[in-house]
Amino acid sequence: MKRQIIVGTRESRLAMWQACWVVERLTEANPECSYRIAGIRTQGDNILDVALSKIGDKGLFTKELEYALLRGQIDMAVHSMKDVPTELPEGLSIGAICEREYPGDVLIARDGMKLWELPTGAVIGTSSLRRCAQLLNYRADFKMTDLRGNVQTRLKKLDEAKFDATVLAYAGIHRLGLDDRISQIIPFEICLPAVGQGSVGIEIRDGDKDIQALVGKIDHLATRQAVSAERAFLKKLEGGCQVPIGAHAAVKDNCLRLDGVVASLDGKQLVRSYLEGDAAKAAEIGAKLADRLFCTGAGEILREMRGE
Ligand SMILES: NCc1[nH]cc(CCC(=O)O)c1CC(=O)O
Repeated sequence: MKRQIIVGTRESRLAMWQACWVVERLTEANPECSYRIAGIRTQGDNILDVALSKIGDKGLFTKELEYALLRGQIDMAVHSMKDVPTELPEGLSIGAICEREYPGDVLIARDGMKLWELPTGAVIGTSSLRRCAQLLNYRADFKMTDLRGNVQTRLKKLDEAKFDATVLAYAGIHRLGLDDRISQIIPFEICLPAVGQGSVGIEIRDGDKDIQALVGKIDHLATRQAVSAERAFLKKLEGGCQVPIGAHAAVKDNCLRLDGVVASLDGKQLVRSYLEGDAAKAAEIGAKLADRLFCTGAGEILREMRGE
């Protein structure tokens, strides 16, 4: 009898796609086991009417999966790394990060318009503070409006002409086979992605050697280094408040380049820089870039947001 491994995930179509994708890779790498996907509803899936940024709770999309993992109901949890808080609960860790999809954001606009073609005062639907701030920095005339729900819901609202455009992660659109909806790949110069965007991680119980061995085989070093730099950057900057922060790291020939941004909500203040270094020191590069931004204006933005 093959050992059956239970893989936990959220129930959204995108989460299910990602879990199936992980199971395909696990099956190829470890054919001696069989795998079953268990869908678990998370708090974040139930809250559809309030902007997530207003709730401000971390781990909305991960907590229920983590409880199931700690109780032994599942053997691993598959997450979009961008939904995983920088601090994990005691007893859990990220066992593997799979090779990343293109991490950037895309514009989905009516009539296929590009950012520069959108009319003055165009209404953009997004609930992401990060997208909001960077787009307003690019075009102060944009009117930003809240838009929540899974990818399909957001596209439906765009089709109902509730606004002119929305911004989503390329990875999610691509995985759901919706590439034909993309109006423009938004350049990193205009909008840096969320930390971890486009990458899928597998959370496991600390010290679970069997499961660590299984998932270790589908880990992707360059992606893990890039995401580790981005997460170290975020961890150093966040002080328990919701701030527009973006980051993107890429590794080439063991050299890592990390770009990071911190902005005010209205996009009027925006501090951005980058650092390069040895990919083996990913976390150090992340913390160092955070320090640099902090000293060159991000500190003020953060203090203002905390109302100090
Ligand atoms: N916050 C929801 C979420 N979490 C992960 C993705 C996309 C997939 C990914 O980044 O890996 C999305 C949707 C979006 O922001 O467009």
